Amino acid sequence: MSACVHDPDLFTNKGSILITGTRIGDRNVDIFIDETGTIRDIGEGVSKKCRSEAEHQISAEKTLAIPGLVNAHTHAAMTLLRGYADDMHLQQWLSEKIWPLEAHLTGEDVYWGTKLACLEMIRSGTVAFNDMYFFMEDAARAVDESGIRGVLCHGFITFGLAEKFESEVKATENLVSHIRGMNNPRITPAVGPHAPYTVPPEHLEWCGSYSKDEDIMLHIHLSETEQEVIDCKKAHGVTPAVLLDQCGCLSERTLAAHGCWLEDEDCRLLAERGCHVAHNPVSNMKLATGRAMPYPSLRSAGVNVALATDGCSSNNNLDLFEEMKVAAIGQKFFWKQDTLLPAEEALSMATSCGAKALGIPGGSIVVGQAADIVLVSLDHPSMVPLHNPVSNLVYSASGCQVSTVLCNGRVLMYEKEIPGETAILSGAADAAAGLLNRAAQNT
Ligand SMILES: C[C@H]1O[C@@H](n2cnc3c(N)ncnc32)[C@H](O)[C@@H]1O
Ligand SMILES: [Zn+2]
Repeated sequence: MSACVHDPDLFTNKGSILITGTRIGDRNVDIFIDETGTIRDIGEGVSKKCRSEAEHQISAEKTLAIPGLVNAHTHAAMTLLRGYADDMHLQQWLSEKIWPLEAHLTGEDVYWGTKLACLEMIRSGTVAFNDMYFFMEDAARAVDESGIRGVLCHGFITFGLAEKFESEVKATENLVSHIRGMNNPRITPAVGPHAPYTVPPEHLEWCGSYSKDEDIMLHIHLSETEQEVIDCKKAHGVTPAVLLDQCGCLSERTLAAHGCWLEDEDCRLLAERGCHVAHNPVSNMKLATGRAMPYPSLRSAGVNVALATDGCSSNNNLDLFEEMKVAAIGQKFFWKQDTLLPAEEALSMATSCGAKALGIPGGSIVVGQAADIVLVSLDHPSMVPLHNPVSNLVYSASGCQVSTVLCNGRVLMYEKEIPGETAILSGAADAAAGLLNRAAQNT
């Protein structure tokens, strides 16, 4: 039995793990995880049998155990663009700064950017994410190495061009077969039409039927800005949500990001189709979308709403603790309802609702569930006193209080140590510098 930072077995951990002395809510508990990464026992001083059986022990006094957080919409490798273009109008930001720079991206850039994103997510307690970007085989390699879960799609953008459609279909099909070939249960493929304003109806139709035929998620940006809705109504006579429905893109496999300008009818439609929505309050505020996602309407319609950061170029970090707080206070502020989105709901959005949306295990700490567990240090001013643990987590803590992270029963961070961190930081910084260099020389 070992629990030392210098014990390399703790990070590779083949074998069972006993976490002792942590707490879940108001209960002091030990948690026993078997060698398959499944939670086998939770209780006050778990049985003697677990104690003798456990191959590793993690003493977790003065920590709170919470389910690993789930980031339901991001562009992970955009960590490389952190701080590159801020304080701009959304369409101008995309078309004048982001897309021109992204044209110079390489697979190696995406690999390093995604490595950096996974590192940042692990540090702040996130164990799963839903990603849309480019060179996704390279992103998959980074996720595989990181130990967290990823649902990955190629950002499918055609602007109505036939030759672009052909290459985007090929990129999507290649990614799906590549990920299936990896045979890593932590990584699943999806189809990712970028938005109704970059993918026309006939190409959306292909995405909708591909998602159905392959039984994979469909990940899309939806009703992010008022202009998008105005333009869609002008061009097609319906809202973007109704357009997606007409194209066969709304189902229980669909995750729509943003939804700031969804109308009440749209919310009911999304509920009827069983769709999931990812709320990105920090990105929405920074890009001044002008309206908060209509959480009251989505909630009363019964839509599953998860939480997300969006990419690091519009956030500019991947800290879901920060996102929980902004979601909880932002909704109250915008809709002038002081009881809206209480702390408990914000935590569920970032855990169980995210796991449900992505169709992955996790989202709760219960026997029989995969061990996606985050230990948050209570030995910090922001966690004292502990009148209400969930209140402290949502309104007071930040990702910096996360000390230990497990995904699928594997230890990814132990008392703030993550193996290989230095190499990732320098690899990503070099990739970002190289990208800007190539863009400056236009190569
Ligand atoms: C997958 C594609 O989505 C772009 N992207 C990043 N953030 C947003 C946003 N808030 N809205 C629309 N597109 C976005 C990426 O820059 C990439 O081009
Ligand atoms: Zn996005």
